[in-house]
Amino acid sequence: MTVLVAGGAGYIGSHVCKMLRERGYDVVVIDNLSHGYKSFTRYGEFVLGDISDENLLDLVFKTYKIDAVMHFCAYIEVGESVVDPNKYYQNNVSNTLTLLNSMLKHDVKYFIFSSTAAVYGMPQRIPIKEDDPKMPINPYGKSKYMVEQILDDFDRAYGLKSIRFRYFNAAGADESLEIGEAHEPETHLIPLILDAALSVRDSIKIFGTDYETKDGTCIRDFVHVNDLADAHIKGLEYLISEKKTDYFNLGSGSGFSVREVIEKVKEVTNVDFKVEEVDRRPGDPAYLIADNTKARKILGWEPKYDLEKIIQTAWNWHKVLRKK
Ligand SMILES: NC(=O)c1ccc[n+]([C@@H]2O[C@H](COP(=O)([O-])OP(=O)(O)OC[C@H]3O[C@@H](n4cnc5c(N)ncnc54)[C@H](O)[C@@H]3O)[C@@H](O)[C@H]2O)c1
Ligand SMILES: O=c1ccn([C@@H]2O[C@H](COP(=O)(O)OP(=O)(O)O[C@H]3O[C@H](CO)[C@H](O)[C@H](O)[C@H]3O)[C@@H](O)[C@H]2O)c(=O)[nH]1
Repeated sequence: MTVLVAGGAGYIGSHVCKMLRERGYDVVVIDNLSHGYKSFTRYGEFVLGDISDENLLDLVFKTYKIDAVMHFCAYIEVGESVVDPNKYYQNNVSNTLTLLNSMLKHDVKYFIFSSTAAVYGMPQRIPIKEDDPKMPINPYGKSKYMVEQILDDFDRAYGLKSIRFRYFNAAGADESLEIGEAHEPETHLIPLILDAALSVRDSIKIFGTDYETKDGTCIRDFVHVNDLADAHIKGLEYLISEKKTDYFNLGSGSGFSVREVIEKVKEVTNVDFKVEEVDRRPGDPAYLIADNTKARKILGWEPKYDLEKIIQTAWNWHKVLRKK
């Protein structure tokens, strides 16, 4: 079975490619390397190019016998999406449509989509269940929810079967140290704390200490990237056996405050560093915690990494990354 991984040179996509190979799937990656790395594409065939390029997609679907597509391509910075929404709707929605159309043209009917907890916006209850209201509050989250809705229509009209996974806070790295989180620019909490531990940054700034949470800082649900990868393979098996469109939260089900994460990094790395308290970042919900019962029950998914292991694997990788 051959899987086309769009965006497979990026953080999450590369971990999925590695696990697909380990479990016996053939992998073809398409990535324009706008935010990915050639060195992350070692787990299959690599096609350099953009998913907006219909001719290239035609060639890929003709050259390789693709059975399913996993789609990780997107712009992912919430703040930038507010300033330049066109960039986000173009890449995350319009280019996704081009990819979906190419699939239909070549009769490929299984699709796995990277969605996000950002589709829920400011959640009304915690933990968040899949059927809770979807009210994204920025163009990034809206672009992902638009694709989710398109996928329902494409199932009804064309029989395209899809799974959308709503990731909570992806973190950690593969233990091989071949791949890991290397966003440029980096906006995510754990790699930024690790930069402070390595003195790449002077400090870590806590965005807001006056939330209605136990220590005043935001609570997030961190999920290891290899647990996400495992869910993708379970999702693919489910799509093929059940032929059913569905959607799942992917989070650990546990929440940790920003302060707790900083303390855990200090403990794991055995390094002390400066912590600054600054104003809230606009648009951050106080709590984001997944109810992951559905993925556990239906897919038999069982996240294996706790926060300490997530930070340990991220730290091992981050030391390699910053030495380069
Ligand atoms: N990182 C997270 O915490 C997180 C959380 C929720 C959802 N997601 C979603 O997961 C997916 C992967 O995220 P990531 O952190 O691995 O991001 P990433 O930027 O590391 O990976 C995205 C990859 O897609 C490629 N790409 C982007 N647009 C492309 C295009 N038009 N044509 C070809 N290649 C293109 C980039 O070069 C990059 O390699 C994204 O869709 C993101 O929205 C990520
Ligand atoms: O330097 C920093 C960076 C972050 N934070 C805080 O740490 C928490 C986590 O922030 P991240 O930017 O790491 O992650 P988010 O929860 O904002 O968002 C991430 O997860 C979401 C889903 O939960 C979306 O998918 C989004 O794309 C992805 O960036 C937030 O409370 C944020 O305010 C800080 O205090 N200091």
